[in-house]
Amino acid sequence: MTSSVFRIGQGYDVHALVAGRDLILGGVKIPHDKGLLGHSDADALLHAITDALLGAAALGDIGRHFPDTDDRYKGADSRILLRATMSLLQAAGYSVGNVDATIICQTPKMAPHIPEMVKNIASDLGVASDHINVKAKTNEKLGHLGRGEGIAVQAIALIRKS
Ligand SMILES: Nc1ccn([C@@H]2O[C@H](COP(=O)(O)O)[C@@H](O)[C@H]2O)c(=O)n1
Ligand SMILES: C[C@@]1(CO)OP(=O)(O)OP(=O)(O)OC[C@H]1O
Repeated sequence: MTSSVFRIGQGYDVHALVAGRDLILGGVKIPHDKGLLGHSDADALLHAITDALLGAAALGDIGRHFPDTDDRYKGADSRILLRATMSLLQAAGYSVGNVDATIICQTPKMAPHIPEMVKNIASDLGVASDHINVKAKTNEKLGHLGRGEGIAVQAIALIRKS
């Protein structure tokens, strides 16, 4: 009988909300008067998940693999970075068990967009949609997130090596 090794990782990201940028989370363009500021497309959800996966595999963090000083990642689609991360995990012998994430966002409402985010993430990680969960919370109008100055994401990922 072979046994599996399970490992867990967590990730966090926050980006400022500013005028003149698209709001992209989980690879979904969400209609809003502001978007997230960053070197890439600033998809905080995919960045937090990327860091959770890299953390679980003890492979460092997103900035180590995709530095924000590298012009190749200027305006980058974070789904490409997530897929590249998945390739790193696969090369190390890992597959994804499940991912859970919480978007902390005062406005706009995320709920209508979550099914498409889940579909994108599942596709990029090569798992069925029921292995991925995305949730959203306001910050009850408290602090910088509550004032709508930015959006933060927390994520956790379980990976396994058979
Ligand atoms: N940006 C958001 C924030 C929240 N939701 C949904 O609303 C529910 C209640 O949020 P509270 O912060 O008031 O607890 C939450 O469970 C989400 O379903 C959302 O869609 N988008
Ligand atoms: C994705 C990268 C690289 O373009 O840039 P940003 O979009 O600024 O995102 P962040 O989460 O601050 O850091 C990770 C960077 O490596």
